[in-house]
Amino acid sequence: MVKSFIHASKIRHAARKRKHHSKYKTLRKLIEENAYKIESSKPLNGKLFKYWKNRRRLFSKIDSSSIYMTDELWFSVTPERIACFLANFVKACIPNGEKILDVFCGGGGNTIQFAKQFPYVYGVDYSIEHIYCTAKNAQSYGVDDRIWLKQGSWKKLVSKEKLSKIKYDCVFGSPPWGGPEYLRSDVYDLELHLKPMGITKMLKSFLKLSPNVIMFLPRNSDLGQLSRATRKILGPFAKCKVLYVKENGYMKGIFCMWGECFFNYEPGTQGNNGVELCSEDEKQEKGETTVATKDKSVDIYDING
Ligand SMILES: C[S@@+](CC[C@H](N)C(=O)[O-])C[C@H]1O[C@@H](n2cnc3c(N)ncnc32)[C@H](O)[C@@H]1O
Repeated sequence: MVKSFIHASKIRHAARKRKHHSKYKTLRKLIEENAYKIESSKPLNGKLFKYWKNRRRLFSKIDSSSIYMTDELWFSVTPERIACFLANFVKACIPNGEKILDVFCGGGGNTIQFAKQFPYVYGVDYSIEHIYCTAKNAQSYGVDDRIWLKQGSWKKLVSKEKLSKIKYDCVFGSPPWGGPEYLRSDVYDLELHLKPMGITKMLKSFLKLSPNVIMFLPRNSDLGQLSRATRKILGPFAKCKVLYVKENGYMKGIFCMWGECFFNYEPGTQGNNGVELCSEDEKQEKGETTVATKDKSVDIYDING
């Protein structure tokens, strides 16, 4: 498709072909060792145990197919039902869309679900181990023929305009929140703690590639910062839609959406796949951290409402 991406079904071939490049050497080694393959029935120790207990929520095929995860991925993969909900949502909003870019593809949680809905899905991650995991997991889900992957740092790729040859219908990113410590303070500072850059720069970089942008951010994100970033880049009347997403009664994070196509979604057309979305009022009732905002550029949306 595009030369600089590796087709997920051909990682073995890519690793063999580019023999002398160090990252491909690593990739070849990972493939040879069948590294990071999870034995679903074998409990993980220490702090990963609680993630292992919920492993079927991350990948429903974890018992029946080969799933690959690094330690970091245990706490950063988007749970399958949430990723599936989002992919359905995007499909409902952009029914004729074809190309999705998943900026921090990790273990493929989102990439795989997008590939079930869209024919061309591009994944970027600076970890070659994670690129490998995404490719292997996509093979297990039978969607590797729709996925193209690229290893590299987002900052570099976007500044060198390495990705701009493709016209993406939507750019999605679940950036690193800085580990499970993101809940230590009541309000998550999106300029200071989001990696690899603050929300304003991140949004700007995503919008370079598509007018339709989605980010998966911490549930305690500072909505004021979100609003200011939106206005700074898109003007005083621009909006950002914010969806609070819960799974099994637990608030998992927020989807922040920019782009006209996301504002007129009809709830229920795709089903919500067991994922509950709730409004700011409900969030308060349930005693969750609330970020007060009177700012109209942030729109709280309740799909069940
Ligand atoms: C929260 S995880 C994404 C999880 C993914 N959505 C999934 O469901 O598997 C964040 C990912 O960003 C990658 N990452 C961190 N910094 C990066 C950077 N500067 N450029 C590209 N990728 C980066 C990490 O390697 C990690 O895989």
